[in-house]
Amino acid sequence: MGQGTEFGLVDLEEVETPGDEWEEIDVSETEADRIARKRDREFEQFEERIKDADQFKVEQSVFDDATLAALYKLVQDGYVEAFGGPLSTGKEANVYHALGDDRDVAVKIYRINASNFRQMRDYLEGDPRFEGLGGKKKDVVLAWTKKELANLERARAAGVRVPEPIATERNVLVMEYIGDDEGRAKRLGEVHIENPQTAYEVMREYMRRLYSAGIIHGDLSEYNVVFDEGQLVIIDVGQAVTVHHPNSRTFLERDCRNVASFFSRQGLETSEEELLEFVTSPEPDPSRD
Ligand SMILES: Nc1ncnc2c1ncn2[C@@H]1O[C@H](COP(=O)(O)OP(=O)(O)OP(=O)(O)O)[C@@H](O)[C@H]1O
Repeated sequence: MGQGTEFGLVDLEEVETPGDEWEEIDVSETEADRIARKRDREFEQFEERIKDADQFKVEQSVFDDATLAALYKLVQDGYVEAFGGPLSTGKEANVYHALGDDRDVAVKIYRINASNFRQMRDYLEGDPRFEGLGGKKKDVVLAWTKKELANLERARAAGVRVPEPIATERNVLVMEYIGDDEGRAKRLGEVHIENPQTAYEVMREYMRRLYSAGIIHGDLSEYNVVFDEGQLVIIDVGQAVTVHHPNSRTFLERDCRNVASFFSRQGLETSEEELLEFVTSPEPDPSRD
């Protein structure tokens, strides 16, 4: 378990135990009423504990009642057992370290009131998985959360190392925690790379696999790639678009520009054009010689 953040501040098991006061419930209530009241009461206790917990005070606005209900559901379903501290507080989401069923997890909570939801809406355009999505803020953010899970699944199926997606509930995504006892894994831009040539080759192969699987990251740079046990892991695939997106080519070119520029600064001879050529050329078929 990571020691960078502490667990146990919100001991979620405690909220599940109804107190003696449950005996006092009006006997004229039906069993269904009684169960519903018990559930409401447990949820209220959960809400109070979450609101009081230090690690959630950083950004109260994330936790509207519906978000708390989503967190509660994830707890009830066994995906989260205890929350640790924030790993990141960003523009559109906060990411928390948490304890899952049998391992550490990262819990990404998107803001329903994301200030850039129009931009989010634009990124969903042309995506056949989200056809017919209206312009309502809430619907856009919920679709976005599902999109991140779907993109993680697709990337994994294509052989790209990304955090394993575990569950989504409304605007909350639970995924594999990438890090160790020292804390979250370091970004590419935060470490000294011993062998930039190998890192570049892995990176461009990941980009080609994503492209072959019909997705383009759209925000790829040294900030969204981390090092975990000697492996590169691509994160933040929420904004990744399918090749059907009207601006997919522009996004791909920008990704190639960012990645090529980073590795050029590491001393490699590469360029946006060369990387683009590699990423968009089909993988050689090993069965054909
Ligand atoms: N699965 C994970 N395991 C460990 N840390 C993670 C994980 N996902 C995200 N993080 C941490 O949280 C940070 C923000 O995550 P991410 O980029 O997905 O969110 P974001 O809100 O889009 O961020 P930004 O606004 O900075 O782009 C990452 O840079 C990383 O440090």
